Amino acid sequence: MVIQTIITDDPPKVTRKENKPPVSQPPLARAKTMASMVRKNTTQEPAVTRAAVKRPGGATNPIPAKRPAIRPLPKTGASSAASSNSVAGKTSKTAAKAAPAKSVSKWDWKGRFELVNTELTTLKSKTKELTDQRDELQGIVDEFQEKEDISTQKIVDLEAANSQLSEELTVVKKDMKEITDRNEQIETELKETKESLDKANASLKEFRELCKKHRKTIEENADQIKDLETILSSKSKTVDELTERVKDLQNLCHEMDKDRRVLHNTIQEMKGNIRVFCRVRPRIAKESAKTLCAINYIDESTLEIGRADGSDSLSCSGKIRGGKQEFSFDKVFPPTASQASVFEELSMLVQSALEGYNVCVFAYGQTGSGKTYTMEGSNDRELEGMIPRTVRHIFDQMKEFELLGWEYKIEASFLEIYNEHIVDLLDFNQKTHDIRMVDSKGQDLYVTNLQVEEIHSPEELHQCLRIAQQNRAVAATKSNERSSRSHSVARIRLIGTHTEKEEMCIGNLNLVDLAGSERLKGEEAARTAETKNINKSLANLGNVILALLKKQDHIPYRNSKLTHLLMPSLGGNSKTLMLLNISPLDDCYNETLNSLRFASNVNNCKLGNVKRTKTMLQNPNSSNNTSQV
Ligand SMILES: Nc1ncnc2c1ncn2[C@@H]1O[C@H](COP(=O)(O)OP(=O)(O)OP(=O)(O)O)[C@@H](O)[C@H]1O
Repeated sequence: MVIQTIITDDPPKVTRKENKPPVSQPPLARAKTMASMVRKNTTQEPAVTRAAVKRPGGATNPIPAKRPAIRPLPKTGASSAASSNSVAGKTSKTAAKAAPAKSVSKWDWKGRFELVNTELTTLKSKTKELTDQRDELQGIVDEFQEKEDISTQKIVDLEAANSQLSEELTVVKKDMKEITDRNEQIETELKETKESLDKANASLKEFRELCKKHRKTIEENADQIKDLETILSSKSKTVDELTERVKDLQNLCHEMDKDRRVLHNTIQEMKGNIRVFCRVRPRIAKESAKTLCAINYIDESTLEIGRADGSDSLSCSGKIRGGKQEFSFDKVFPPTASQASVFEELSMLVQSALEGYNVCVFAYGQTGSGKTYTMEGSNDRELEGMIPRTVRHIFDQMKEFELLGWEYKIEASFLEIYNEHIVDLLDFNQKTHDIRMVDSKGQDLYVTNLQVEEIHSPEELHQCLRIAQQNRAVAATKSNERSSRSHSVARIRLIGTHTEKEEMCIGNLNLVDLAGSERLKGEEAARTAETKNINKSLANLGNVILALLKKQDHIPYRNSKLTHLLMPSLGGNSKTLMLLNISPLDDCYNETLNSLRFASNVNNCKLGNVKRTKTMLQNPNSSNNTSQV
């Protein structure tokens, strides 16, 4: 503690005393001065040490002004304390020694020497004492220095730690911010969730109420169901009874349908298996200037015809009545007759085809007499010809037959016989076509390479008809007037199946628009193979019909392509309708008369009973199943 006081107390005084000359001072004063010198030495060294403490890295840390230069000395050990005490003790001894010094006279050199010597001894011991003290202090200073170094290192470490902690703090702050943000977000979500939950709870409440209501309704319905089940069981009993009854009625219907077919056929047979209708076309606009024949329509089936001027009175087979010839047919249609009225008569035969009979309808007559008009007509629904009406009728009838358990498949093909060659009107790729028998036993025939279309609607068949008409028109441009020089045949095959009764009926319907029947004159006729073929085929058609009429053993079907092709539809298992078309023009009178005579002959041909094809349903494609009934 004494040392500290020495060092820190008033150092500037010590400095001032140093500057004064020591000689003039009294001994006491000098002793004081020596003490001050000791203090000076003691204070100077630490002052330098403390002035600046070099930090590691060269930085100088100034010591704060308020901080004491040297802190109170820790009592490091007994030695240092002892030494301190000893310094203090010695100092006080020296002072004690100095106090009893006697004043020496100037002349007492010995006394003065002793005195100086004593002072010197004292000073020496004091110097030694101070040196020891300095060494001690140096040790303390070194110790402090070491401690300061350690502290400095600690400060550096702490600063590094501080910097690291600052960084960590930044990270922590960042994390904290994120957490805060997330927390806010979660809080928002939580709020939303709470709202949703509230809504859900409200909905749940409503739903529960609804459930309650529904449960009540279900209970009510369950009661109703029970009642209904009771009713149902009684009704199902009734249904079973009715089903049985329906079955019986269906059987009855089937039997009645059979009877009806037989009766229908009987009526057709009574009307004649070969029938001839005569249709007189009206004078068309471009013929307005031309003279008409004199035609009287006696009744529904008889007409008489003569030249306009009454000059012709010859008769071949018809009766002569005032210069006119009379012809009778199954039906005569005057120029005013509509397409519908003609079809009304024809529809009976279409019905027969649906019931499994073969039917053949010929439109016969000279060129321009109205054959194509009758068979095809025009696009106007009112003016539709026999072919489109037949198709419509078939589809109408099919629906009724379906009620009786019949299902129908319809196949159609369109061909033309020109110059004794068959041309496919649905496929104009100039393939060769032959007529072949389906098998060696039956009479059924087919044409090779002929395109056969399955028809599912009237529209599909109309489409086929349009294609056939177009192809015929293309051929007509290649060969002048070809349409009137070829036979056009529309073939419709109707395949009916009754699955339950295992029955099948197949009917073929041939609708033929024949080539013009007019006879070409002289050399022209002899020259062209075309004319020869037409004449041949038409004549052969007449021969076949006559042979049938006379019930000849041999019927010359194969003498022409037309009769060969129509063989199954001419004769035993068929119904034939000859639709004679005549022109009302006086210019055409001779040809009209020829046609009337030809048709009149056909009308007289009575075929034997027609037999229907009825098949047991084993294999629809095999004709071996066919039996005559
Ligand atoms: N019943 C009728 N009512 C109105 N016009 C008719 C009737 N019959 C025929 N015609 C008209 O007479 C003309 C000749 O008829 P269509 O072409 O049918 O004769 P076609 O005998 O078929 O002749 P082609 O042998 O040359 O084919 C046509 O313009 C047709 O419209």
